[in-house]
Parts: sequence; structure tokens; C-alpha cells
Amino acid sequence: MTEIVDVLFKGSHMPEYAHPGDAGADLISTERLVLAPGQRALVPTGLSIALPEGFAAFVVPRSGLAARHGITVVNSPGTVDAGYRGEIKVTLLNTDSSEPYTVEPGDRIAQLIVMPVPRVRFVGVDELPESVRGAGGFGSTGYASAASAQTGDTA
Ligand SMILES: O=c1ccn([C@H]2C[C@H](O)[C@@H](COP(=O)(O)OP(=O)(O)OP(=O)(O)O)O2)c(=O)[nH]1
Ligand SMILES: [Mg+2]
Repeated sequence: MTEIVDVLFKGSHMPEYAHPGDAGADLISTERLVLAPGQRALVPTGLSIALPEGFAAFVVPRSGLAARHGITVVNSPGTVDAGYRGEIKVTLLNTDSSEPYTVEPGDRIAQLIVMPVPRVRFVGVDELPESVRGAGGFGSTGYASAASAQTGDTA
């Protein structure tokens, strides 16, 4: 699918895709702040958007910050509703147990993924249709290899 969707934005910094084909456009911080180990903060991005109806945007962590510094987004994926016109903010969390992390104005702190979201109608029923998975979840297939999952061996 190559259709381009226009997303109107307000703010001094346009969210940018680092490469063609990237899913996430980087969000920047407009503030300087220091996150102590284990501390979280609601970080302003200076960005407001108007998504078309039928779309949502999701605020997700950057893998480099996560892997190198333990910086993540508390409510990942943060959900930006199509009707939201306020400033997009990022709930950054420093998961590192010893190192503080400093965010400078202009730093790319998270990324925004715009996705189509279908409008659904919830239809109440007495019985749901059967499926192969059924009610199995929460590790019902085991944690190790697929082969050991079949034997029920989760060691
Ligand atoms: O990471 C996020 C998540 C949300 N929002 C904004 C856009 C979204 O449309 C609005 C509300 O988000 P959500 O529905 O997740 O929060 P809530 O706690 O349910 O608040 P509300 O009662 O306003 O819906 O806050 C952000 O800026 N960043
Ligand atoms: Mg809500």
C-alpha cells in the first residue's frame, strides 16, 4: 500500500521519518530534564496533530534508547485519538537502576506510528464462535522451544 495520508500538524518541529519506509516518525522533547534511575516524566513534544477519522497514532519507545539506556515509554503504546488536538506528550521512564538520563531540547525521545483503526460495533452474544486457540493464553503454549511446548516441557 503506497497511499499517502495527510496528517496536519502544528509545532516548530515536523515529525520526521529517518528513512523511507520507516513506520515511526521521531518525536522530540522541547524541554531539558534529568530522569533519575526509576523516575518517569511527562515530556512535552511541542507537537499537535489532526488525524483523519479512522486513524490513530501510537507513541512507542525508540529501541536504541531502550537498549543503551533503559529509556522506555510507560504506557507504550501511548494512544493518540483522531479527535485529540492537544500537545502530544511522552511518558518517559528511566528503567536503569543506577544511571540518570538527561534529555536535551531537540532530542528524539520516542516515535509516532500512524495506523488505520476500524470503527467497530460491539455485539453482545451468549456464546462466542469456537476457535482453535479457545481460551488458552498467558503462556498456554509454553515458554521454551515449540518442540518442548508440544510435550508440555517448559524448562
Ligand atoms: O502517550 C500518550 C497518550 C495519550 N496522549 C494524548 C492523546 C490522547 O488522545 C489523549 C488521551 O489519551 P488516553 O485515552 O490514553 O488517556 P486517558 O487517561 O484515558 O485520558 P482521557 O480520559 O482524556 O481519554 O492523551 C498523549 O499525548 N500521549
Ligand atoms: Mg481515554
